[in-house]
Amino acid sequence: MQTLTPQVYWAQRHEDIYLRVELSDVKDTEVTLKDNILRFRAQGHGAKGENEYQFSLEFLDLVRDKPVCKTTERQVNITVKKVEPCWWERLTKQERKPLFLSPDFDRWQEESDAEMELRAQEEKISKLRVESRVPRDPLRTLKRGYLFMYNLVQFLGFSWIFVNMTVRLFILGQDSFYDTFHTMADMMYFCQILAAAEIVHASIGLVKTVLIPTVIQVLGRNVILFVIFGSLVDMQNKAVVFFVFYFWSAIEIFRYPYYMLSCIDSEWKLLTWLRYTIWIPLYPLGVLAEAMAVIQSLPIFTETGLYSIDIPWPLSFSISFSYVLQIYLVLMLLGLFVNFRHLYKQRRRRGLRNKKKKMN
Ligand SMILES: CCCCCCCCCCCCC[C@@H](O)CC(=O)SCCNC(=O)CCNC(=O)[C@H](O)C(C)(C)COP(=O)(O)OP(=O)(O)OC[C@H]1O[C@@H](n2cnc3c(N)ncnc32)[C@H](O)[C@@H]1OP(=O)(O)O
Repeated sequence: MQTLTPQVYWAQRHEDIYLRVELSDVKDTEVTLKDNILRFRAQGHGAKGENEYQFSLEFLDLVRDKPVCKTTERQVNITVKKVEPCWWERLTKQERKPLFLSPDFDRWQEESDAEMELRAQEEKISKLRVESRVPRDPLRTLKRGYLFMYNLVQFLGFSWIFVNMTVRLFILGQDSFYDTFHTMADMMYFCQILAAAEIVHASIGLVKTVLIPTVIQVLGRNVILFVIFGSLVDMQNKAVVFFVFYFWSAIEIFRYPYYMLSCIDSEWKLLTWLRYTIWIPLYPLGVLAEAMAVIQSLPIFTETGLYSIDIPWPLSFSISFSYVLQIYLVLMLLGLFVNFRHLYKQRRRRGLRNKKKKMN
């Protein structure tokens, strides 16, 4: 029987090295770590069939002498602790990567990703420490109960809108676009008026959120709902209402249940991912639909003179509200930028950054 080298995959964190030896049905495993050199020998089934396989690796930096070795039917996993928690630029002392060694993409992380994970863990630990030291807010249960109910009501409201619009779309097709306002406006008024409470929540510190993005979100939507759709009957039967309402409700049916779970210290990973991912297409689409609504309303405001501003004598002229709305269109772009950045940061805070796979 010849002695061969198995395929070995590796990945690292700041404190550990993970090695995965691609051998199945392993017997007589011997793993030793001495003078910073790991030696592996085992009988098993690898790329060249049933054989004895072995390899050795001299690590780039100091590691602890006691590797943890776990054998499964399909592979051998070895975890080695680094002496100094830091990021290594490569695994081995020799600069040339041994041929049998490859990155383990199932566990692979770039340094910045690992740092983020580490920071999230540290944040969690320090939060737990602070929570155990700081006396509990006596109103905590009441506040959480209120927030839970608030989120539940919003969730039910937006779900009603979303489900109704979807069912109507399937039954009536494009015809459902044109009476969206008449069928959904009451519920949308209710949800959006109630959403003003989110500005209050942010201002009094009831939720850990930043005030500006919340104000932009709530006021931005209410301008569209009340000023553009609510006060212009001619806008109410336009297809654009469908798209605005659909994009708004599509995000909220994930956002509010996410908040509900956070009120009871619970998390559902898929829901967290949806809450912090689905805005990426929905936000620009929502703003685009809102901008279309504003643009379509411009000639109506010019024609009707509604909300036009009269400048008194001696100037004696009036400014059409459509000019104000043109400035508002620019503000919308700014608002989009501010909120997009904010949501991107929130997404990163939860470790949901897109992972780039890069070879070492
Ligand atoms: C006339 C003046 C006009 C001025 C405005 C002019 C500009 C107009 C610009 C218009 C742009 C708006 C366009 C928009 O309307 C279009 C759309 O909505 S399209 C559909 C897609 N939309 C979205 O995806 C946005 C959805 N909205 C949001 O995400 C939020 O409203 C936002 C404020 C943008 C961000 O939320 P937040 O800062 O709160 O972030 P988090 O969700 O991560 O929450 C932070 C922590 O707070 C806890 N939290 C927050 N709210 C609650 C709650 N209700 N109950 C319980 N807990 C809550 C949350 O759990 C987080 O805590 P932790 O970090 O511990 O998890």
